[in-house]
Amino acid sequence: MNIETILSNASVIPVIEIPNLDVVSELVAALTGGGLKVIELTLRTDCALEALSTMKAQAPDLFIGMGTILSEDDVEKSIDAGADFLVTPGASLSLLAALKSAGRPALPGVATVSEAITAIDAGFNALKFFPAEASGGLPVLKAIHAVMPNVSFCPTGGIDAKKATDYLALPNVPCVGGSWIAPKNLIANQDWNAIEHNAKIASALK
Ligand SMILES: O=C(O)C(=O)C[C@H](O)[C@H](O)COP(=O)(O)O
Repeated sequence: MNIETILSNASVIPVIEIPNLDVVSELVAALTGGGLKVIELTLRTDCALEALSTMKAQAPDLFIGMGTILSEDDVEKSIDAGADFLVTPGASLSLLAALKSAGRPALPGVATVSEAITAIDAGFNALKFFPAEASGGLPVLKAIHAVMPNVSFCPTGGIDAKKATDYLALPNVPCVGGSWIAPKNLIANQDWNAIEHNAKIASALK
């Protein structure tokens, strides 16, 4: 499985912060019930790695990426936990090398053309564009397409369902990421119906 195949299975990748393991089972049921095939967890809570393993056991066919990867140590821990792919918000040369040698599909984060060239040099053709809206959003991705038409981007950061449609209309955007499908407040309120509803809308986007 390569990153292009994973991205082609998802127009929207929900980026999810797991507060505790108690929510995992119903959260996965809501996301998969809404038709989503790919999700990303953030490595920002203590239980994130265990949550990933628990989710994979519950839903082996769900592609689960680990996001917020900042270091080689994060890469190793995420692979040990069973991450199907790895996502970083940005990248140093050493982090790019660690992603490459991990042998797991990866989506390094970039916010500028020079960062994109650095990631391409390291062997990556699918990149996360982060933070998408704050970095200039649609016009930036349109301009980048002109100079690197073979590179795909998953814009993430400040995107909602409405903006997602505009991004997905770009030729270099196979999918977008965002927290709006399963935001912290809906998870805290255990509002699984609302999350499943958001997931249905997200999985219907093209
Ligand atoms: O931790 C990461 O790796 C991230 O991707 C940071 C944010 O969680 C996402 O960018 C979602 O951002 P919002 O959709 O604007 O809430």
